[in-house]
Amino acid sequence: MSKIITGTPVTSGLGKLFNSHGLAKKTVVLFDANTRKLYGDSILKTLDEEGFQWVELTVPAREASKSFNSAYRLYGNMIEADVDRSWNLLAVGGGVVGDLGGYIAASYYRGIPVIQLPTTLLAMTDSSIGGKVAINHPLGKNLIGFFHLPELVLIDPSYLATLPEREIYSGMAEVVKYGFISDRAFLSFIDNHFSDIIALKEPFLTKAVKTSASIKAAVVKKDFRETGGLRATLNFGHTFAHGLEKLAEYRHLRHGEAVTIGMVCALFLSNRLGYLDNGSLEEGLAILGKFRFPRGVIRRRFRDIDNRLLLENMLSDKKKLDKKLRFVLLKNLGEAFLLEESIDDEVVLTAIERAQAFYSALSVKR
Ligand SMILES: NC(=O)c1ccc[n+]([C@@H]2O[C@H](COP(=O)([O-])OP(=O)(O)OC[C@H]3O[C@@H](n4cnc5c(N)ncnc54)[C@H](O)[C@@H]3O)[C@@H](O)[C@H]2O)c1
Ligand SMILES: O=C(O)C(=O)C[C@@H](O)[C@H](O)[C@H](O)COP(=O)(O)O
Ligand SMILES: [Zn+2]
Repeated sequence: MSKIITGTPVTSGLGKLFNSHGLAKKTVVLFDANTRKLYGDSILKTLDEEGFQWVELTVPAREASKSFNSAYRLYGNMIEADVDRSWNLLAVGGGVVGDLGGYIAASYYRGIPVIQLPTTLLAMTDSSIGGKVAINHPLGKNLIGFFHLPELVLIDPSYLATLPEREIYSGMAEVVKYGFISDRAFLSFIDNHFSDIIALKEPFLTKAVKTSASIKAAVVKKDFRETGGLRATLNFGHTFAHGLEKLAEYRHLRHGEAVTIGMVCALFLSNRLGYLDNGSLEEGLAILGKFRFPRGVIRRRFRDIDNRLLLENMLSDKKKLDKKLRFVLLKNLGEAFLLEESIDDEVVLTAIERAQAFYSALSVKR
């Protein structure tokens, strides 16, 4: 498994960290336009001071950068800069930079080490850990990729100070996910301190980040390649979410927003199939009802969508077998499982409808 280091600051002393993990001080630093602007100069200065040889690369700050075109351009830049197998790649950013950087590192020269330096809440708690790296295909999310574990994950929550509130909520979706799938007590902690975590208050923020990262690492350690059904539980809400992201052309909905909506659908589905009792459903919905979205997003990107169209767009999910979707469900708050049998389309459509009605009722209340 990768070594995960959490603290403030983790970026000074990079040279020592690289040395102690057997990594050469020759690194391709990948940013997106925002992380380059906010943190590029200070990170590159540190690399200079610590005697690194580096090449810097930047991609636009958007989901569309997780594409074959971006990767192709970056391969060219690396070949031109004579990056060889003695180099590694340091990904500085959110899940987009982490997934793209990991994808490039896994494929360039048949593989060079990757170091993740996550700068969003989502990346610190989820995407930087566990080695799923991918680009999107117009026909589906994350369809082309590898399992390529990072050598190091450097989590420094102080980077979150500049993160817009929309992105904090987006990351919070994956944090809540860990409570739903594996830790009832953590779910109560999140529920009790929801606004503290959103406001990045300590010690709540660090507890949320550390607990999330350790749940993810523990799951990945037991089922790295998602073969045993356990890692699939990290996909709770994601079958719906990836369909919604595709329908939103990977532009109008943040990943975590889609996951929030997807978890609402998955709670209704778990309840409809008799796995989750009504009290737990209500409790789960109350937590998910706390998430804020920019005005109009829920209506345009979920409530107004024909549920059959959403179901069609969910069919590129990688958990499907023999063209049949498989869903991650809850049998309790804090306990998820992958249902091996397929579910009748009408049942899934009803769960989506109930989720749409839930959001309509919520908008009336607000
Ligand atoms: N590999 C995995 O296991 C995994 C897990 C979850 C999500 N993902 C993927 O992660 C991606 C979403 O990641 P994300 O939510 O981090 O989005 P993102 O990478 O697009 O970052 C969100 C926005 O925040 C900006 N940003 C980043 N750090 C900042 C900072 N410190 N201050 C200010 N702005 C900052 C970015 O430039 C961007 O505009 C999706 O593609 C999703 O599929 C992968
Ligand atoms: O690490 C995992 O496994 C996850 O499922 C984490 C998810 O939060 C993440 O969005 C992941 O990229 C989805 O994986 P995919 O295999 O459905 O593309
Ligand atoms: Zn996710």
